[in-house]
Amino acid sequence: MGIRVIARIRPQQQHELGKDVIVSTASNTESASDQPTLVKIPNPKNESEDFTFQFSGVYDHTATQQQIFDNEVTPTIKHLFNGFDVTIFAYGSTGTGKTHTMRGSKTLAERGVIPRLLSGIYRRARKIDKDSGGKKTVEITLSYYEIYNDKVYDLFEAPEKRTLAGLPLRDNGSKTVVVGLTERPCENLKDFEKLYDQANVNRSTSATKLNASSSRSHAILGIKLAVTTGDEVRTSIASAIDLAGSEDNRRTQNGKERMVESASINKSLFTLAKCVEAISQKDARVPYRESKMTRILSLGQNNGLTIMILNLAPVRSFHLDTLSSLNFANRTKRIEVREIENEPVFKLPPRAAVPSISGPSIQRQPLRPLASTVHNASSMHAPNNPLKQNDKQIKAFSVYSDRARHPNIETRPCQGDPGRRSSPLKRPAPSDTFMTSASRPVKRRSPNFINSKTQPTISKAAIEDMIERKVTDILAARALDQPSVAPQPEISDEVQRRLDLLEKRIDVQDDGREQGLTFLLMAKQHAVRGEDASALRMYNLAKDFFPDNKKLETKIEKLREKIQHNKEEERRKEAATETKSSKTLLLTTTRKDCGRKDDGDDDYQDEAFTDQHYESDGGFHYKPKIRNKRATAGGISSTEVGMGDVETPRTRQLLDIVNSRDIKQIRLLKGVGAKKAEAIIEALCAGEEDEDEVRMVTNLRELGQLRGVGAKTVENMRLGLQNSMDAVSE
Ligand SMILES: Nc1ncnc2c1ncn2[C@@H]1O[C@H](COP(=O)(O)OP(=O)(O)OP(=O)(O)O)[C@@H](O)[C@H]1O
Repeated sequence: MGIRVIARIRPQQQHELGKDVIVSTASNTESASDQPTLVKIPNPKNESEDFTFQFSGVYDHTATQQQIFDNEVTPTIKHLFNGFDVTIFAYGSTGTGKTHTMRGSKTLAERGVIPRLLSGIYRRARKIDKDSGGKKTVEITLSYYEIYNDKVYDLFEAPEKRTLAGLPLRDNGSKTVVVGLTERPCENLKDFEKLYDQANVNRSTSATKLNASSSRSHAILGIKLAVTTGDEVRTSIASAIDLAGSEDNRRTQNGKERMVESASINKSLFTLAKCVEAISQKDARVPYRESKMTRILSLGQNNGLTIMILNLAPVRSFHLDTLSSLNFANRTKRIEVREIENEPVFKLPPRAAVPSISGPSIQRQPLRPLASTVHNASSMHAPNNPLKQNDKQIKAFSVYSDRARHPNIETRPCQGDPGRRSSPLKRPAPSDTFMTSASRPVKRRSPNFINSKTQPTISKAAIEDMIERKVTDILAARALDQPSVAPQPEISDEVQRRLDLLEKRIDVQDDGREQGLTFLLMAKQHAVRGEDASALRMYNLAKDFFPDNKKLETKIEKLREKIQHNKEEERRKEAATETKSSKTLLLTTTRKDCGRKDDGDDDYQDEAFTDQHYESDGGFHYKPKIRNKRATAGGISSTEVGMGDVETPRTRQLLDIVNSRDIKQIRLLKGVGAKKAEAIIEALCAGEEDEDEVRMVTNLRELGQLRGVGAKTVENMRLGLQNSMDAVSE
């Protein structure tokens, strides 16, 4: 079954009243229902024609929160109770109503999908309990986290408890889990509202020019249901996701911090678009792992039901954003999702070997290293190893208990259960919901072979093993924000030294490199715009993450010199202005008498001032120098692209679009289709890994030299840009 995509067009906001509404809904004339399923929007390049997109449901500005919920979400609740996972996510550019749809506001009528979903779940749980006379019970637990600047933070924890690196992700079967995430049992709607409101205070939001309360993060609420009937426990998860909105930074006028956030938001949404594109092209490689959001969302990999709510703004100022969101949604609806319910698990009689776990329904456990070493694990992964074929895939950690773990609970798959619904697309269900006691790793006893006497004879492999385990334990403890749990054996200086090195490497990989690259990207963006001081600040921030990068140091040094030089020029200009002003004053009094011309004034022969002119009104105006050098490198001459190194507003706009790497915008350039847009982005990204820097195109020649572009395309892009921008500007 495909992802169910519905579109919701929000009403005009106060400041948009009287503006041009360009998005409309329509019913499909071939359908029996008169419920709208079509969205219409003019072609920005030719306003006389409309683009039409069809979705499973379409709602205009009159749609209420209740309608959206009743029509789209209510039907999923029964599936949830039958063991299917449900994912609902809101997608759209900033300010289009995602948070309004998902969270809504506090009044009953304006409550969004999330509180209504919880309300529906509790109502059904109570009914089940009542109808079964208490024989069937439902336990609900919640987790709530945000992905901010590609780091995962627990929203049930106070912000001051956050670590720089955020919470790590681990693959667990076919799912991605967040290690160390708090799970809160929640018995009723009132408790939920309290928890949810508190957690939302922790969410990263800020005022931007485009939205007074803009979400700066992707927020994921996990609602876990455990339905117990006798000794059978059926578990399912509803994930309600409020994605951050893509932003066009030429419109946001974001400051430094907002720009960093924005770059991270745009990057993750771009990765999401790449994943959707790869899935629809049936590519072997889908780049889920390029961002945490796509890893967690795992579109097309997650089983169960998925609903995407596409939020749209109706007015012209969102034209290009709306169009690219519609294109994205159009591709998303074709993604097939396996409709498989989760395996039920069974309680078995107590077993002496299983450690007793007490406490409430959710019991987090410290991470436990596996008995097998990673070295062994890798050999077990070999698909053609006949001896190991039946072994389970070895995981580095037993992550955490994700539900009530009663001492006498043992799980086993429900083989041959006639009651189990299955899908023709069914594949072996993941074993990630409950770990069977057989597969649950036994707590490893600390090796005692390392002591001062035996130390000199430790083999290299044993050292590797120890380091691996020590790192594992440290990471586990760090993830849970508590001291290392297993007693550590004494370790030699050599082991400690290598351990420190490894930890350092992990730290840099975990939170350094990506953060550093973001700063580099920001620096480049500022530099291209000529905002040298901001660029320098960003380069300096990046330096902390790439301390030994000579290229970066040189760049910083050059930029510093340039800024210094500019400052001096500025001072000289100011001084010259003052002199000139006094001279002008003098001249105006004498001009009548001598008919003097300014040209002959020696003070203005200095090169620095050749571009300063008196305007006709007598005011002082500085015009930056324009270089007229002809560009011929790479076979592209200035005449071929219509201009040389001259940076007109149109050129700058074109370069900004390309450098934004926003596939939605690049695709809309004249003569650029999806493939070419991707090729451009790929060409920009090529080689960045090695150079620790983000490549930016700084002029048309460079753009023409990108693989697959060429002079003609550049010319087309430029010409088309002017027309389409004119068409959408208000
Ligand atoms: N259906 C609607 N009815 C009334 N007001 C709406 C509706 N949708 C959105 N709004 C209003 O529009 C504004 C922007 O909405 P919202 O904050 O939900 O956007 P968003 O897509 O979540 O933005 P961001 O990505 O920046 O977080 C808010 O003031 C919200 O109340």
